[in-house]
Amino acid sequence: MQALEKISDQRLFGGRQMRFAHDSKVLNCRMQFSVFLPPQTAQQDVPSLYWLSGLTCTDENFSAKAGAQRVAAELGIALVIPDTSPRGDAVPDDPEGAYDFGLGAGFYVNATAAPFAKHYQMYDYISKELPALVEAELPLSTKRSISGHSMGGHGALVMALRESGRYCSVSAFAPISNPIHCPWGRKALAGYLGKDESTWQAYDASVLLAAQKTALPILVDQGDADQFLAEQLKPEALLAASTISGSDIELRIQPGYDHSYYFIASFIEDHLRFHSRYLLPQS
Ligand SMILES: N[C@@H](CCC(=O)N[C@@H](CSC=O)C(=O)NCC(=O)O)C(=O)O
Repeated sequence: MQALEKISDQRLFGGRQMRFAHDSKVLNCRMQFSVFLPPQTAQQDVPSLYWLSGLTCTDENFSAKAGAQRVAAELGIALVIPDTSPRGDAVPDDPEGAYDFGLGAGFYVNATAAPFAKHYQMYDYISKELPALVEAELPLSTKRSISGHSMGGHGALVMALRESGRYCSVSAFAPISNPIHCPWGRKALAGYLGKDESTWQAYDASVLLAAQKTALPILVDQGDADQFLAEQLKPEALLAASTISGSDIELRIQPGYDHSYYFIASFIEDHLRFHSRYLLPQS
């Protein structure tokens, strides 16, 4: 059996919007993901931007709603868009079927607590297994950057801060910036990692950024009309962490924008051009 089963392949801005299924060894289940290949892949391998989506999403929310492909095609950057959790009938979900834990809410951690540890290894899936797979099977170079929204912004920041040298740059839209101190984060970290809160810190971008001075280029956009801003997102913690470690971070507060994909669509071009400065040779 081939490593990648192609589910769909459609022409878009001279490139190809594709969807694949594959067996994940890390997650112990079959997974789907989307990729946009820009037209430049007809001539050469191109760098990738990984996009991590938020709660309740699959790989299809970003593909359909963010409008990222036109600029990705112009710049020659592939978009790699994974799902947000392991999937399938054998994968345990939130006991009450809540939207903020379990299926669609993997939080990009490696779970250690039963019954989640067998499947919920999203950190290793996104940072290791998926890149190895797509770089072997598709015309992608090993240059990568990473971005995401909300739960996915948290995942992108944590992976880029922990995996030194793996990503050229990181950006986020309305990230869950300090999950050890917000309801979404505390529920997820307790469920996936257990009650010992010392183990949660490795998945908190503000804790990680306060503890290390980084030269990683970091861009964060946050709408000031976001309904989750004060209770769940806490960008001020990320800013304070950058001051503590002396790291540079660009945090832009966007007046009037909420938490939706309309916000993402409004600024995704800025993020793609930001990442292009680190992914592509500059003339
Ligand atoms: N249903 C929930 C909120 C769900 C939600 O807003 N999900 C966001 C991400 S939130 C953080 O990770 C999202 O991207 N949704 C998909 C979309 O296409 O908009 C509630 O009612 O509060």
